[in-house]
Amino acid sequence: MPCTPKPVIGISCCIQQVGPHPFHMAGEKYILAAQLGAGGLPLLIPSLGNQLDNLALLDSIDGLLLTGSPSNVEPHHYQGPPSAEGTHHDPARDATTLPLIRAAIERGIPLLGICRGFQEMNVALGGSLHQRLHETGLFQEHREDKEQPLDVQYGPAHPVRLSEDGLLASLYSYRQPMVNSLHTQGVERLAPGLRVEAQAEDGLIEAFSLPDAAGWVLAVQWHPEWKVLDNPFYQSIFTAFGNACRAYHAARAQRNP
Ligand SMILES: N[C@@H](CCC(=O)NCCCC(=O)O)C(=O)O
Repeated sequence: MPCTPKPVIGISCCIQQVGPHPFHMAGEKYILAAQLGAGGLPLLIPSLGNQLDNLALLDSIDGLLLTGSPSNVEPHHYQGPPSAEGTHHDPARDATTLPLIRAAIERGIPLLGICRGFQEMNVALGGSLHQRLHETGLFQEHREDKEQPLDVQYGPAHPVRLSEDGLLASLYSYRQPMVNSLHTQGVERLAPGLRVEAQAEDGLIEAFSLPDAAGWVLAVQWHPEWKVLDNPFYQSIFTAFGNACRAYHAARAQRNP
């Protein structure tokens, strides 16, 4: 029986210091979700900034998964005020993902952004971020309680309302699914061309798509990678992403037999 070729899913990495050495890392939950939830072949993308050959990389992948991270996008990328002292940044990741997002969209490569990945997609396309949602007085608490066990931190935190006739609504029949919530930052100004796909009860944008893109594009503020196989809503997102990656892979194979 011929085996079905798996689409290659590029996964963004963060730089983290382990002892004296910088390591390029992606959380296992993202790697497993790309493999098991989307049915792809995970490929970690190092955060090499302009030293990364974007063209060669994009020739080799069928989808791009932008991971969450404790670090924040540096505010100069969206003309925001300087971050509070002690804010964790990852300039090498910014220098890698921001151009990669624009280039992947231009090529029609399927894109799924999660949490930091959602935020960096908005910034890459010209939007801006609230740096500390809890200090705006506009929103409910969106941060996790770090004292709790992981299953509680990643457990259902609040509902989101899916936009009528949107991409997310086409994937899942229930209009107000519960999601987890583990973030301090959030969308302030939505980038031009992005369509709101879901909002929290306080009005915060929780998901967006890019309807005029050549490829499948979706980003979510929550973490659908968490125990993806156990949650039908989260699984529906990774199934749709995987299907888009498979379709891109088939078209790429036809172009370069
Ligand atoms: N730093 C941003 C984004 C939050 C985020 O992506 N958290 C995930 C951390 C764990 C992981 O790597 O999955 C913010 O706080 O808004």
